[in-house]
Formats: sequence, structure tokens, C-alpha cells
Amino acid sequence: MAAHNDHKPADYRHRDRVEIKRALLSVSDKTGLLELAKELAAAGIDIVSTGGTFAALKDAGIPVTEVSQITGFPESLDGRVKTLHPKVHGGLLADMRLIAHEEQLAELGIEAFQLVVVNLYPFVQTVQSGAKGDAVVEQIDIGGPAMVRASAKNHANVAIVVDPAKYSEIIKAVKDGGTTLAQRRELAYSAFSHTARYDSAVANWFAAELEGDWKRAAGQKGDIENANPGFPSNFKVDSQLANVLRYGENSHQAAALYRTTGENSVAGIAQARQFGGKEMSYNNYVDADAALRAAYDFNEPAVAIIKHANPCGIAIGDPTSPDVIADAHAKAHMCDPVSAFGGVIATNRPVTVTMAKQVASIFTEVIIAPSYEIEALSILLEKKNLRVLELPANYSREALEYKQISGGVLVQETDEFSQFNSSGWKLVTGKKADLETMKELEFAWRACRAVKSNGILLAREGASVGVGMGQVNRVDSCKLAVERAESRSKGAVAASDAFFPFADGLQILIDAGVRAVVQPGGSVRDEEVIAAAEAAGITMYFTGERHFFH
Ligand SMILES: NC(=O)c1ncn([C@@H]2O[C@H](COP(=O)(O)O)[C@@H](O)[C@H]2O)c1NC=O
Repeated sequence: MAAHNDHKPADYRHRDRVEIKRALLSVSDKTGLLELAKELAAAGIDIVSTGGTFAALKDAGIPVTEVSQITGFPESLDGRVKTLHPKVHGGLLADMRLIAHEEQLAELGIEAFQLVVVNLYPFVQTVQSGAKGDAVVEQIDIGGPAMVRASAKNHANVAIVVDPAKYSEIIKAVKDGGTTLAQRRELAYSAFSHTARYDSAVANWFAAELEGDWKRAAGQKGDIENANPGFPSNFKVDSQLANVLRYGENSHQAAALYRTTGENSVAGIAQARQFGGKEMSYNNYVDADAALRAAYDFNEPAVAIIKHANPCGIAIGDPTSPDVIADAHAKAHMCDPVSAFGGVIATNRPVTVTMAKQVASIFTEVIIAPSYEIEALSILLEKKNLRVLELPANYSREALEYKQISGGVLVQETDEFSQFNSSGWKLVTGKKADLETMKELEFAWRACRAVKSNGILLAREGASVGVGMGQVNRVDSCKLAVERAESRSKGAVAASDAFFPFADGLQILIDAGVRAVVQPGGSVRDEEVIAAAEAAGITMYFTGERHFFH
């Protein structure tokens, strides 16, 4: 007998439809089991099953053979060994396209399976229930994944089903005379995805356990400052291919969208529902995500318009306006109407008819919102090229962010505001801001977080009026913001995402007529910067917290 595969292509007989004569059923989740088994038995298919599955079928009066009868070996070690036997795995792995395999099975007295239905021990559910230690370890399925992987490898001959939702497809295939190769390939893909997710969940559980050990050890040594602040020693991001995109950042780059799955996944832009317009592109996703982040930085009704991941307008609506969200959109658009052409719009409130009419009159790539008034939706859907998206109801963002670098991945906690409002700010020079100015400064501070560093944002009446983004020095960002704001600089407030290293950038804002500034502070030259503000008689607050965004 050959110990390894030295078959030539000509040795393989073609097999498309495979008639099911023998099935192996071993399931923890018994949903739909009896319905499936009844159909299999009615079609004259021999069913072999493990203990619990066997008992359920037998109780229902369905003819079934217990696996231990096939193996000649009792299920043992608390179920750790049931199907791990050549009489089972030979029947799963024999490639019946090869005469040699068919002959070997006959010699060994092993019968082939054409259908395997397995779902695994409920590992994730056990962890979620709060179980610990050996109770969790016992739920790591070994024999199940071995059968799933063996059958998936041997998809030329065996159909592997891991999901009760597929049972009806199998019942139909039985009636049609067997499974097709195309069907078995799809099932094999699902099967390997399933075991990969299962193993990731197991690995993540071990990572969390090891992290706990490590922290406890650090605590015992009194070395808590150096203790790892909660990062697992290895991590995996489970995700599933959702869509192959037309192209990536540029047309010569292939690209795809994956949706994260598993315990820590959230519902975000990747889960948004698209009502109309062209297919979302790679850049659309990036910009829509940035737009959402900006719009959801406000509790007030807000609109953000993004191009190349930077804002060309952010505004909150005037609460006295007859249509607050339409007001926010109009103000955001007015910040930089030239750049808003072809932009991506996000809002944190339902889109009204008035807002929809405004958006429809401007060339826009994408609009994303928590919902739409019915008439607003039909107005927007008339624009054939406008991608209209609705956020999942439970939209949220991940607690950790990842950035790929060559040879590794950087992981950080997501940037959150701990100085969301002004209560923790420090007045460093000038008159204490009145209520209205303080509101303006708070708006500017939140909006500035959406600007790529170095970021400077000028605001008036709850709207950005000039944005200086992504410059490699703060002076140029100040110049850009002032230039874009034009005459609106006079009397505006300004926010800076990080401290002014020198007074020169601030001086540009002062010269343009800015009356109050908010910035983190913390430069070695803070005194020089404060002195410039003091000399100009403007108000300046320090937040003590920086919001770089790269
Ligand atoms: N050890 C084995 O040989 C083995 N073979 C099958 N299982 C699992 O046993 C479960 C079904 O058990 P039962 O039919 O006894 O309820 C399935 O989730 C299956 O994945 C096994 N269990 C765990 O590893």
C-alpha cells in the first residue's frame, strides 16, 4: 500500500454527482436533526451516529447504527474518543475517484461515507456562560473538527454539513440523486471557515487566560506599573469575506471587504445596508467610516462631509431651526462647497425630506445615516450614482484599533474624549468664555478630532468655517485654515488637535481675527504661546488631552 500520494492525474476518475448511500451524523446542536434523518432513512441511506445523536435518532424510531459498533471500540474517556478511529476516518478520507483507494477500503473492511453532518461542542457559548478552567477545556471539540476537516478535504467524494440551515439543501440533493461537486466545494469552504473560527475562539480564550496569569504574576511582584494593560499575548481577528470590490485605493489594486465576526465584533460601516447607487468602493468605505466617526462625535444632530478621509465641513444643527438636521447639512456644506463636490456625507440623525433635497442638488458619492424619512429616501434614490446607506441599529466602534505595518500590527485603544465638554479645561489666558463662546469652543474641539494631524479647525455658530489638515507643520495648517475661512476667520473660535510648539502658528490665527482658542497645551514653550494670546487679548483654554489622528 502506498504511504503517500504518487497518483498521476490520469488515475483520477471524474466524479460530479455523488449518490449518498451512507451518512455519519454527530451533532451537539440537534436542531433539525430528526427531520433530516427521517428523510435520509426514507431514501434508504445507512446512518451511523455517536452516542447522544444515536440515542436521539433511536428514540425517534429512525434506523441507526452506533459508531462503536463500526469501530469495535467503546466511546471512552468521557467522550474524548468516539470517532477517532481508522474505520471512521478511512471512510471519510478514501478518495473513491482512485481505484487503489477503493481496493484498499475493501481490503481493510471499511465502508465509505458520502455525507457527514457534524456540529461542534458549544465552546463559545460555554465561555460566554461564565464557565472556567476544565469546564471550558472539556468543550474543546477534537473528534468533530477532525471529521469536518477530513470530509472537507475529501469533498471530491464527501459532502460535509456543519450548519442546520443547510439540511434542506441536502434533503433536496438526496431527492435529486446526490450532491454535485460544486455543492460539495461550497460546503467544504464553509466547513474550513467554521473550524478556523472555532480554533480562533479557542486560541483567544487561551490568550485571555495567559494574560490573566501574566497580570497576576506582575501584581505579585508589585510590578503593576509594568503590567501589560490587557493586551493578549497573541490575537486573531476573525473575519469573513463579504464582498470583492471593483478595485482598491487605485484601479490596479485588487481589493475586498471582510466583515469581522466572533465575540468582539461590532456593527459598523461594514454592516451598513445599501439602498441604492453604485457599488461601494474601497475609498468610499474609508471615507464613510471617517464621516461616521466625525458625525457621531456629537450628541447634537450633526453632519460631517468627508473627502480623502478629511472633513470639508462639520456642523451641528440650530435647535431652533424648523429642520435641525437639514440646517446642520447646509452649514457643513457652506464650510467648503468646492471640496464638498463628490464628498461622503454622514449624519447621526434620520435624513429628512429637506436635507434629502439639499443633498440631491449636490454631487455626492455616499450618504450614510441611521435612517431616512420615506420620501427622503425616494428623493435620494432618484440619484442613480449616489450610494445610499443605512447604519445598523446597534452601530458602534471597536474598543481597539489595528494598523498594519510591515512585519507586524500596531494595536491601540480607540481614541475617546475624556474632555468631551469643557468642565475639565483650564483657562490659561484671557476672559472666561461666556456660555455661547464656550459652546463654540466645545464644538470646535470635537470637530477638530476628525481632522488629520496637524489639524486646525476654525468654527462659528456650530459649524466649521476653515480647516487646515494633514500638514507637516502647524504653521501651514493655521495658514490653510485661515485661507479657507476667508472673512469668516474674524470673530471665529479655533481648535488645535495638539499643542502649538511655537507662538508662530497661533499668531496667524490671531492676525486673522480669531477670538478664542482651545488646545491641549503641554509644549515646553507654552509660556511663549500663552504670552502671544495674552498680548492679543484673546481667550485660551488648555484641555490637557491631545487628539492626533493619522
Ligand atoms: N472525540 C471524538 O471522537 C468525537 N467525535 C465526535 N465528537 C463530537 O461529539 C458531538 C456529538 O456527540 P453526541 O452524538 O454524543 O451528542 C459532536 O459535537 C461531535 O463534534 C467528538 N467529541 C470530541 O472531541
